[in-house]
Amino acid sequence: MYLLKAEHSFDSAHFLAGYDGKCSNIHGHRWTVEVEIQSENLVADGKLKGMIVDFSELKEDVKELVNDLDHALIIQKDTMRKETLNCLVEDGFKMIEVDFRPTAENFSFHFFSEMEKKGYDVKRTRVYETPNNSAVYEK
Ligand SMILES: Nc1nc2c(c(=O)[nH]1)N=C([C@H](O)[C@H](O)COP(=O)(O)OP(=O)(O)OP(=O)(O)O)CN2
Ligand SMILES: [Zn+2]
Repeated sequence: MYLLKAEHSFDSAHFLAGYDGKCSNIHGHRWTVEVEIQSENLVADGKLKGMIVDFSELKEDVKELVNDLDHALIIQKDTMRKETLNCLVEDGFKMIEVDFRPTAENFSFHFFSEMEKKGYDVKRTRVYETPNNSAVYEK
């Protein structure tokens, strides 16, 4: 089995609603996202000969997903008062509502399924919340 890996990072803020501790407050991370795809075979002919896919294509697809979440406040739906959310939006802040608690584990599943939607055979995704802490989703 051949494996190919691409990584990209994004800087954003979040909080964990219902968390007992400092992470219930708004704080930021530089999240690093690693995506590994797999294939039994390589392209046989042409300009992609000997590759699963061009690194640049894989990198661009990871970057596109990651950039959607960059420099934003990422919140789980319904964990902030509508009035507060509206004020932040009206004041021009980039707010992203997700339907999951924004943990490293849930982000790893999010990127896994989004890359599958793009047609990749994904082996695993890993999301670093800090250089020492990461979560993996794999099948
Ligand atoms: N299993 C998980 N546990 C925690 C997650 C998570 O995504 N999955 N997330 C958090 C918070 O987001 C928090 O920001 C991380 O906190 P912490 O480990 O304390 O990170 P710090 O770098 O701030 O640690 P210090 O040792 O205080 O520097 C919490 N848990
Ligand atoms: Zn955090």
